[in-house]
Amino acid sequence: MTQADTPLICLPWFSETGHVQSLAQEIAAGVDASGARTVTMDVTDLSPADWQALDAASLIAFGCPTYMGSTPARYSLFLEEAASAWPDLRWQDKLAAGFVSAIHPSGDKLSALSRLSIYAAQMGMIWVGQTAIGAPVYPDRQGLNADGSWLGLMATDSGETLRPEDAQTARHFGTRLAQMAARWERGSVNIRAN
Ligand SMILES: Cc1cc2nc3c(=O)[nH]c(=O)nc-3n(C[C@H](O)[C@H](O)[C@H](O)COP(=O)(O)O)c2cc1C
Repeated sequence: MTQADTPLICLPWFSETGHVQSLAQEIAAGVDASGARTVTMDVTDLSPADWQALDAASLIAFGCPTYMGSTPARYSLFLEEAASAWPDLRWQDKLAAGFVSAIHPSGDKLSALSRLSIYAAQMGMIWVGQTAIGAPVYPDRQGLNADGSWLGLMATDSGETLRPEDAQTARHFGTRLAQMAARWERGSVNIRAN
């Protein structure tokens, strides 16, 4: 696979105190280990190259903290800026995924992920969920997907650093995203070839 054929995964994030930024870095590590390319980007400081990467991406994983049970205003601003791609469906048939954190175990993170998945649907994107099954279903997988979230990746903010189990789950999620992007790109090639 050449560099041009290698799926590109973009991770546009917003983070005030670093948890979501760390999550993005762990997801990117999982993606990179699986052979895809990543661009992580702070939505408060997007360059023209970042916007070009978003337009070129096979998969966009949206990441932000949960604020008052939804996406932060600053992230919503990014989503609305990116909605300039909506009228001509420029992001149609890209894959999409979401990762969020909150300070409470629930914290209404599901609401933030729902908002991101509905946004992706409006953009014509195909949502990729979480597949990691951890304990108590598999007792030897303590900490993996500890929140039991399948719409997307959830992490719980327990202080200054990312919890090790959240970092582990984020890397696993990155692997899943890389595999899905590679599979999606192969499918596209087959469709074009036929
Ligand atoms: C304005 C504001 C609203 C928040 N609302 C929620 C919330 O609804 N539920 C929750 O559990 N945590 C809430 N939090 C906590 C953040 O979601 C949490 O600390 C998150 O991990 C911060 O991510 P970051 O370190 O990437 O900035 C809120 C924080 C702020 C500043």
